[in-house]
Amino acid sequence: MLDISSSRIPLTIIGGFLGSGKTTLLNRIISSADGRRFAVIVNDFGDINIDARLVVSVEGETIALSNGCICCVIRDDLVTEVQKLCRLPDPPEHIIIESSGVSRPLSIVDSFFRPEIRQLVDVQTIITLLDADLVVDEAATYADIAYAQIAVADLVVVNKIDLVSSAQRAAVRAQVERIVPRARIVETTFGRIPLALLFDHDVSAAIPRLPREMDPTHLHVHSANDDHGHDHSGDFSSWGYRSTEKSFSFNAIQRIVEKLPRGIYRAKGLIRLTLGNGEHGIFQLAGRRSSLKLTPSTPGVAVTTEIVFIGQPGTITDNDLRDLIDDAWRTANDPLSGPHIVTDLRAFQVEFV
Ligand SMILES: Nc1nc2c(ncn2[C@@H]2O[C@H](COP(=O)(O)OP(=O)(O)OP(=O)(O)O)[C@@H](O)[C@H]2O)c(=O)[nH]1
Repeated sequence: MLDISSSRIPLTIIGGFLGSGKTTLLNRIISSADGRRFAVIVNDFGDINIDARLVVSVEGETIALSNGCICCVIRDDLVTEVQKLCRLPDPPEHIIIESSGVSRPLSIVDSFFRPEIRQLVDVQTIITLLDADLVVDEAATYADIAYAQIAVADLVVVNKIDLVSSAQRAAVRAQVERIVPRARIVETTFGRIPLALLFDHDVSAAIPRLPREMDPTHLHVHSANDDHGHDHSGDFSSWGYRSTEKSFSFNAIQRIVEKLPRGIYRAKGLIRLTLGNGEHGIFQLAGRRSSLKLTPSTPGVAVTTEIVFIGQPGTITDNDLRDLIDDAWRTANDPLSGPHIVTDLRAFQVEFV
């Protein structure tokens, strides 16, 4: 009998709520690849795929799937891309999927049980990132998805522990253990986890857990009760902002952050700056925090400002968001609007309160 398990390409899914640190972990994995050839699929919920530009270059393929979530609206695209990768003359040794922050990993796994794909890939690990500073609030509108992401994890990475007290750290751990008692839990910052936990089966096997086939959570994958037909249009909305002409000051960016409504959970993008030294900014907002990382631009190539916002549906209209940003740009770039003091150009941080 043909042993399909040995010929299938191992696949890892990195999931976790908006801004929990998925791209940070993915970059760490790729940077420590040690010659291993990865193919990376990154999915952004909005119509601008920012993640593809934030992922460090990989020896192999990087595929960006945007304008929908791979667990529902663009599931077929995911399967097609993975099939193509598997059929390359020199296929990757490992496929890593970074799902969007609003994805349900179970539905992604389910895609790989389809007959046309199940002989090609082996879903080995589902990693769920958790922002320790953004404890899952049962009353929050996103709690349902955040729980679903934790519940299916083989490995829960409690990230951003630098931001919390030891008491909160213990509380988060206890909460995760309640939701998914069988999973491995690693607490860390900036996705620094032993990569052996992901790729070394001896190490993984040494940590007691139920075999996948016996695990009710995973059996559920095969059942009819899944998220087919579900999409996130009722749970989350995304908005995009693009400008090819405007350059933004730090002051303008700070004003945008201060004026954003609370229903915006996540924002990220590239911002053209008024700095004049050729650097642009990678802007990140996750929950209460935001930051701008200065990055050298390619000489002679003008940076387009592109920002994606994700939040509760109805939080703002496209026009109001554009007005909010343009107003902040206009007033904060006006030299008469007051001094703008930047103390640390390398680590611009503003609190979202
Ligand atoms: N303080 C702190 N910040 C972190 C840590 N890990 C990641 N970040 C920051 O959190 C922000 C979001 O990180 P990403 O890796 O982009 O998060 P993500 O889960 O890929 O985001 P989405 O794809 O939008 O859901 C970035 O500004 C990171 O630099 C950490 O351990 N501590």
